[in-house]
Amino acid sequence: MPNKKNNSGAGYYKEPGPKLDEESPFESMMERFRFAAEILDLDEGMFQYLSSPVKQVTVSVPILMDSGNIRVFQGYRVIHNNILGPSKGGIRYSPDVNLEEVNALAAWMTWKCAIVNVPFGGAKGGVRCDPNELSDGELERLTRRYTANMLEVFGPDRDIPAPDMNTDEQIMAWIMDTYSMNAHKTETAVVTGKPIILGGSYGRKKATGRGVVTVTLAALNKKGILPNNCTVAVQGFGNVGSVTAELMYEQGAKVVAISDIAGGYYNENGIDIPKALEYAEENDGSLEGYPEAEEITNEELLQIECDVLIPAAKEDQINRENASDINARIIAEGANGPVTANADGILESKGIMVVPDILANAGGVTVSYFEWVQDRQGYFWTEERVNRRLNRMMRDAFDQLFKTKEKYDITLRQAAYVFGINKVAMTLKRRGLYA
Ligand SMILES: NC(=O)C1=CN([C@@H]2O[C@H](COP(=O)(O)OP(=O)(O)OC[C@H]3O[C@@H](n4cnc5c(N)ncnc54)[C@H](OP(=O)(O)O)[C@@H]3O)[C@@H](O)[C@H]2O)C=CC1
Ligand SMILES: O=C(O)CCC(=O)C(=O)O
Repeated sequence: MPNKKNNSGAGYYKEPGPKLDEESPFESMMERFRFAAEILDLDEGMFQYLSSPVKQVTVSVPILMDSGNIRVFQGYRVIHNNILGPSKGGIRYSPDVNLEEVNALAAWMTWKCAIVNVPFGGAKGGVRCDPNELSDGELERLTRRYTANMLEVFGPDRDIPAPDMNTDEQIMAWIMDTYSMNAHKTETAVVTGKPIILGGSYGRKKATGRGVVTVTLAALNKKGILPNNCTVAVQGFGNVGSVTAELMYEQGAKVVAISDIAGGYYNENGIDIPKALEYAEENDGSLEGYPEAEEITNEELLQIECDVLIPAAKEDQINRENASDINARIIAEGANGPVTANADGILESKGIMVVPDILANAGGVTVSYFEWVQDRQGYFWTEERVNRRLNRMMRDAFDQLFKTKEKYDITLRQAAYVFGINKVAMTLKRRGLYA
């Protein structure tokens, strides 16, 4: 590898060598970035450009609590790159959110948008809070104040948020309304994942899970496994996990395990997913106490022998500590960053095909793109049209990455980074910003 890259000075470049000491989403992203940069022979300037976020914004979000006291929360928005178009990415509410995590998530959005060929750059945001501890009123005030503090960042041509962990269409509606009040006009295209009545798109709610299923079916096909003859375990039963489980069940797959933060549920004969969805609906979104299955831990769920394991909860679930215990033939990453870079080699040596997050969960941003297009045109599509176009774009992206994998004889994850980074680098060169 050319040593010139070591002279970068900004500390991003590191010779590939011993594996990472710590599990950090940003370091995991960079480890894979470095690998792709070598294959693409990126020079130092391009390496620096593509690995440095364009903008990192941290805001204090003061809220009047129901108790009458003021509490101040930390909010973040990182625009990693906007070469392909306005930046795009979700906003999460979680007690663990921090700038480093948001940096990684924003970079993943850049490569993801490039892979599915939507004209967006990558961004991500978050507010460090526990939404379960907030009343509806507090949640609304938090969302509106966070948005007010991000008015110069957001915009339909600048940066367009969407839902992520613990945020939903109501929160998107408040963001849209706050932005519109300040713009003195209704600006639906400033955010996606909105309620249909406010300019949301049919199909967006289920889009991420639907996309996970499209690429999982493609991966099963490569392995010669029929969907109605396969077993599936899904970690996480929120937006992504529950829809993925539901649609795999509809494909005839036997979903043997599901989970949420409180724990997992296993039934070797298959879980009746419509019943589990009903159960969660009646129990405020929780699976706790689900009767028709054996209780297991989330750690045990990851180790179940199955054809497809779908981690759809959060980062760092499969790492160097537990990667050798994974007993799946395919891992389809519904969540962002559920497998650390330290685990990649272990999974590869076990012959497990990993369909990486930046491909597998790209259905969400794909339909967000459709929503943005519909809002800008003021012309709305049927659900059938949305789903048909989504399936085609996900399938095309899978095939494209599979070709890249075969061309370089690398894993599907490595192919995803090579493809995504190359596309952004090529666009940058053609735009002439890199003269
Ligand atoms: N929503 C979207 O469109 C997209 C989401 N993603 C990614 O998918 C992942 C999930 O997002 P989403 O479904 O929207 O989030 P949700 O908040 O809707 O759901 C998260 C789910 O994961 C569970 N969970 C949380 N922590 C743990 C844990 N430690 N162990 C097991 N389960 C846990 C939650 O349980 P509980 O409800 O009990 O807290 C919940 O069931 C995230 O990584 C997100 O970035 C990626 C692309 C698009
Ligand atoms: O729908 C979007 O714009 C972004 C979704 C997202 O945050 C993600 O893909 O991780």
